[in-house]
Amino acid sequence: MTLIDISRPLANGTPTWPGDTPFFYEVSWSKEQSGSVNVGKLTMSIHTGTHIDSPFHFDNDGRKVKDLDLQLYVGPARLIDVSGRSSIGAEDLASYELEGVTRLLLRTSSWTNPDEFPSEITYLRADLGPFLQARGIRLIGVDVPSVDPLDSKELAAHHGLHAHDIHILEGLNLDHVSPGDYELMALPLPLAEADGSPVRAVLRPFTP
Ligand SMILES: Nc1ccccc1C(=O)C[C@H](N)C(=O)O
Ligand SMILES: [Zn+2]
Ligand SMILES: [Zn+2]
Repeated sequence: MTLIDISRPLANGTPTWPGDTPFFYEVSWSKEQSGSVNVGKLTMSIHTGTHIDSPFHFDNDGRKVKDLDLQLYVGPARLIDVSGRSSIGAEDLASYELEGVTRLLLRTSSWTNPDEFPSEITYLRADLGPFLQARGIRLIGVDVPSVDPLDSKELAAHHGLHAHDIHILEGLNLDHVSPGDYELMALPLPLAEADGSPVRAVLRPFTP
């Protein structure tokens, strides 16, 4: 069945965190130079585009990518629309049916111009950690660069989610996807010591 790409493109000029390493790709060794092949080289911040955070990103003693449970990044996921709010907490999700959901994707539609890094986004409140854990949710995905406000230093949502064993997927593009049930695939690269990883995130319409 057809895959729906929910990743943001990575190209020179892709917006990234102010002051962070921009995405840059070049052919560093051309076919003419090597005599056989074009060889590319890239530099980027891990938190550019669609990516997962590992706990080491915000906790020096936290798990790195090599320690993550891959199972969480593949499997049934529910996409819900929570747009039009400045932040999302437990009370905003109370009316949604989340029974049996392990992976929850939130469409906030608050990153309005994909060609620029946003100045304000819908962020998550820390009370989502216990709320989501109580419902059995293990992974949360958002369509913005962070689950916290962009200028946050405490990162209450990152810590609150992590404390309740909820994994974080950020920078999705959900504009073209309808709310509903899907199979999610968003595997991190085997970047052993890293604080996160870019992912190619796709959805497949879910047939139980
Ligand atoms: N790359 C950065 C540079 C500076 C300040 C924050 C970030 C972040 O990545 C924070 C965000 N919580 C993130 O996980 O994407
Ligand atoms: Zn991140
Ligand atoms: Zn993050």
